[in-house]
Order: sequence, then C-alpha cells, then structure tokens
Amino acid sequence: MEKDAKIYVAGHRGMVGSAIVRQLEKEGYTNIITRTHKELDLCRQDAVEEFFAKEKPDYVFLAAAKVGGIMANSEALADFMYDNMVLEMNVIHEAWKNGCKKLMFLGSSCIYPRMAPQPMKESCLLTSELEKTNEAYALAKISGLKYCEFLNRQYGTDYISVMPTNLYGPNDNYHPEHSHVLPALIRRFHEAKEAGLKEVTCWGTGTPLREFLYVDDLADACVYLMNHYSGNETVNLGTGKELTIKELTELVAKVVGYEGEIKWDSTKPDGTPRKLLDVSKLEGLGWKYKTELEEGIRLTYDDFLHNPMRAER
Ligand SMILES: NC(=O)C1=CN([C@@H]2O[C@H](COP(=O)(O)OP(=O)(O)OC[C@H]3O[C@@H](n4cnc5c(N)ncnc54)[C@H](OP(=O)(O)O)[C@@H]3O)[C@@H](O)[C@H]2O)C=CC1
Ligand SMILES: C[C@H]1O[C@H](OP(=O)(O)OP(=O)(O)OC[C@H]2O[C@@H](n3cnc4c(=O)[nH]c(N)nc43)[C@H](O)[C@@H]2O)[C@@H](O)[C@@H](O)C1=O
Repeated sequence: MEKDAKIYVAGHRGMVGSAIVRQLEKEGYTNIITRTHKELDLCRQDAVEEFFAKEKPDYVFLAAAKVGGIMANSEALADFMYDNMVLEMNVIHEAWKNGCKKLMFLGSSCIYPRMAPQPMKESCLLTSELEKTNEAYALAKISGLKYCEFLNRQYGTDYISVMPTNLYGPNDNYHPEHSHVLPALIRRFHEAKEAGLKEVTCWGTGTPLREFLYVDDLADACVYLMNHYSGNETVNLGTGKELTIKELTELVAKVVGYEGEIKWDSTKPDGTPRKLLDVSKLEGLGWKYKTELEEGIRLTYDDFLHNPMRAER
C-alpha cells in the first residue's frame, strides 16, 4: 500500500478496526477514511453503493461485523447470519465494482469444523460439521471468504482473507452476557474485588481450550499481510499457544487482584472443546506475535480501568 493511498477501515470504532487505524497511523499512512455505524449502515445496500461510488477507496480492511461471545451468538443465530452475510456482500461487492485494488476480509477461527484435527490448518475448512453455538456466524464468515476467493478466480482481483483466533485488548466489549470470555472475566473479577465478594461463578466447565491474540499484534499482522500476501487460501492469525478456560480465569484473577473462589455454572455452554490455530503459514510469511498473554491482560485491564469510551455493545 502506498503511504498516501486512500484506505477505508470498516468498523473503526470496534476493537479490531480501532487497532488497525492505530497501526496504519503508526506506519505513516496518511489517507485513512472511516464512517461510524450511524453515518453508514453497511447492511443497507443503497447506502454502501453510494459511499463506494463517491469515495472509491484504493484499499479496504473489512473489520465491521456483528460480533459477540458464545451466548450472543447462540441466542441470535438468525441475526448473526443475516447481518454478517448482508454486510460482507455489500462491502466486498461494492469495493470490487468501484475498483478497490486490494481488500482484507476478517473472518474468525470458528469457521473451522468443531472436531477439526488440532492445531487447525487452513486446509481443514469445510471438511466436517461446524460448532452449533456459532454455526450462523461461521457460515456467514465462510461465505465472505469464499466471495473474495471467487472474485479473484473470476475477475482476477487481489482480495485476501485472514482468520484470527480469539482476540482481546483495548476497546473490547464488556457486556456481562454478550461479550467474549476475556473481557467478561476482567469485568467480573474487578467488580467482585471492588465488592469484596468471596466467590464468583464462570460459565461452563472450565475445560475448553482457547488461544488468545492481543489486538495490537493482530493489527500489525493485518497491515503486514496486506503488504506481503496474495492468495485465495485464508491465513490463520494466532499465537499457536493455548490454555484451558480454568487456567485463563486464574490468570485474569491474578492480574486483577481478585483472591476469592471461582465456581462453575455447567448449565452454560462450553462451545467447541478445543480451538488452536496452526500458524505455520503465518510464520512462513515472516510474522510472529509479540505480546504474551499475561502482559496483554495487564494492558487490557489498564484500558478497562481508564478508557472512558468503554463499550457494552
Ligand atoms: N473479537 C474477537 O475475539 C474476534 C473478532 N474477529 C473479527 O474481527 C472483526 C472485528 O471484530 P471486533 O472488533 O471484535 O468487533 P466489535 O464489535 O468491537 O467491532 C465491530 C464494529 O463493526 C461495526 N458494525 C457492526 N455492524 C455494522 C453495520 N451494519 N454498519 C456499520 N458498522 C457496523 C460496529 O459498530 P457498532 O458497535 O456501532 O454497531 C463496530 O464498530 C470481525 O469481523 C470479527 O469477526 C475474529 C476473531 C475473533
Ligand atoms: C471469537 C469466538 O467467540 C465465540 O466462541 P467462543 O470461543 O466459544 O467464545 P467465548 O469467548 O464467548 O467463550 C469461550 C469459553 O469461555 C467460557 N466462559 C466462561 N465464563 C465466560 C463468561 O463469563 N463469558 C463468556 N463469553 N464465556 C465464558 C465459555 O463457556 C466458553 O467455553 C463465538 O462467538 C465465535 O463465533 C468466535 O468467533
């Protein structure tokens, strides 16, 4: 990407989009364009057509999506499918119609089969059944990555997709029921510490395994791959390291300074039992994560305490 090229970051007020804008600014890109959800509803085809016809961005990072944790996903399957499918099709299609040189589509590691061999390689896509708690979201994300691939194959575009593992960091969503596990734990342990509670209850059994990538590392990888990768196959973005949810709760409690007991509510869903990305393709392209989990949680807790824009989407 040329430093003065017009770059549209969709979803710039979200956790990922805001980190991509920070990274682009840090690397000296000078012509970044953004629109809030209120200014431009990406599910509205007419509005998206008008925006792209007027602005004609050279490059697009598609980091806008309807996003949520395990409960939000499983309770609103229809909404997660419709909003994400329509939004992706509108943005990718209008980018192509208006001559966008390169687009990056952000998916998620939940696109891979529930029982995929671990760690999961890019090639295991569509080899067996999806996890039910996020099936709708995964199908929408698979459609987005396939639409990029099909545009490349039919029209010779250079549209790429990346599949991040579970992310966390500044500007995350701290809604008590709708958020992902890491922000949920930060908030729960912080509030328990403040209230002097002797015990807190977390969801599921604590046995599922997850991998976590700090969002500023993710943004660094996105800008790096936009400049160094072309291809139809997606690229996994992760650390290649995992821990159990129980181990994660202990780590977050330590960082937050909560010393009470941790209990488990097994009526809440565990989701997929294990979700570890194979990051050998990413590392082969010359990129590796920098922020270790404990350090990332410290940075995120600091943001939780001091960011006046803290969201509860
Ligand atoms: N968070 C995670 O753990 C992971 C995220 N990802 C991917 O990264 C991307 C960004 O996620 P993340 O930053 O966490 O999510 P956020 O919810 O923090 O941000 C999403 C952004 O998209 C905007 N948006 C949603 N719908 C629309 C719409 N119809 N029109 C315009 N803007 C819209 C939201 O605006 P508003 O809030 O105003 O609705 C918000 O600013 C997504 O594609 C997601 O799939 C992938 C793997 C893991
Ligand atoms: C990024 C990814 O995120 C989702 O998939 P998930 O990895 O299952 O996400 P999660 O972060 O919500 O949960 C991880 C684990 O943690 C446990 N857990 C404990 N206590 C809390 C808790 O308080 N909140 C939450 N949310 N989970 C908790 C929870 O029971 C589960 O075992 C999908 O949206 C999917 O579409 C997607 O892309």
